[in-house]
Amino acid sequence: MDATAAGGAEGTAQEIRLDGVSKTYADGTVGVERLDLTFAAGELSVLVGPSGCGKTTTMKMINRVIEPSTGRILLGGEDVTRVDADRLRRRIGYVIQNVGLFPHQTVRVNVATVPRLLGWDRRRTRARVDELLATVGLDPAVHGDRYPSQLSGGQRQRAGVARALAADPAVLLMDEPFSAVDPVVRERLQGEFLRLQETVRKTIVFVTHDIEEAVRLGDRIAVMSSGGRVEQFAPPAELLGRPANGFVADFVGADRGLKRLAVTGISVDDLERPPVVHAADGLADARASLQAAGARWAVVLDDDGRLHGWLSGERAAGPGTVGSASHRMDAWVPVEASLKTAFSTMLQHEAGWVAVLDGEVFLGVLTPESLHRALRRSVDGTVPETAGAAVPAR
Ligand SMILES: Nc1ncnc2c1ncn2[C@@H]1O[C@H](COP(=O)(O)OP(=O)(O)OP(=O)(O)O)[C@@H](O)[C@H]1O
Repeated sequence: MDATAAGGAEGTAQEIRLDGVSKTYADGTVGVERLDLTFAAGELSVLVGPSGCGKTTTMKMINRVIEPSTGRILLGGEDVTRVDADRLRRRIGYVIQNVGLFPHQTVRVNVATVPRLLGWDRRRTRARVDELLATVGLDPAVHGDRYPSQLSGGQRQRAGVARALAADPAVLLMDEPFSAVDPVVRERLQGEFLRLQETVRKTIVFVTHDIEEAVRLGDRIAVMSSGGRVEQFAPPAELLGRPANGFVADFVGADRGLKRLAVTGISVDDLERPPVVHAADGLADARASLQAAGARWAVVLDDDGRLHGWLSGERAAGPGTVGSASHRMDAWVPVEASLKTAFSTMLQHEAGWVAVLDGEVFLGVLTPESLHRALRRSVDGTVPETAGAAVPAR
């Protein structure tokens, strides 16, 4: 999905507030009981939890596909519990598993569903539909006139997202939207979707069974237990670093430390600063720097501060310049990367450290020790999360 082409994001995101909301089904089953939950405007909130805990009930009460038994739901401060349900649904995009595209309508007609209901004229609708298809990575000329059965699973899912966004809704509800496609396609769709959300910034409530998906996509995650009880509602790094109780700890998994690597950003305070020498320096000067620092290697920069490579103590012996004796340095990451990216870069290059760059400027290095320190500090809340949900490195 091409986020840069998204455009048309006039529908200001709105906060969703559930205020003492309960649902008791006709047979007496309590789906959700006295739920108080606020989904912040422009954030992607994920509902996770074991089967039957009330995730879908919670989500479907927001667009009143399921009517709450008690309580209020406020959309941008307006109580929508008693407004006309059909009109409410036109303000809310909805993406479900297996998409729910109308099989006997073309992709274009499907995507145009809500604009048509809202009475948009033909030209405006057509322009919006083509723009959105391009945004989600479908070529209007190729895919626009196809029927859903003539698309791949991933393409159908993209068409579903385009349809949900068509009338520029303030809110988007997504019920396991990527679970029907294979893991490789799912991961790609998730990445594309994150980039799209960077641009459109909708208030999204997203239901999934999959904690990995929740951690990857969510600005905040609500872990629910039976009866729609919210055990913890927190950003991924906090949920993984400080599970509120045993239920949450079990649900996020014993490998939560590893998962945390993916949602913890690099903090400049955690970087180590080995001696720095310049490519044009003489090796005698470099030897002196290494000796003064008691170090076995140094980072080599160009005159303009860009990373050139590194110099080992052994190669520093003899005459000549640093540039002629230095090693190439491929193990580097941008400062926006996650600790997971830093760690996997280190492993990929079989390096003992990775350089961290801000644009092209060298900031310092991460070693296994400093990485561990950074992860420990993130539990204390002193290390920032990666900036925004859509950092590609996640
Ligand atoms: N129409 C219904 N009538 C009676 N009980 C229902 C109905 N729909 C859902 N329930 C019950 O309400 C509870 C919550 O269901 P819900 O579908 O919200 O769970 P969920 O967390 O979305 O589950 P899953 O992950 O399996 O989709 C469950 O116990 C379910 O059996």
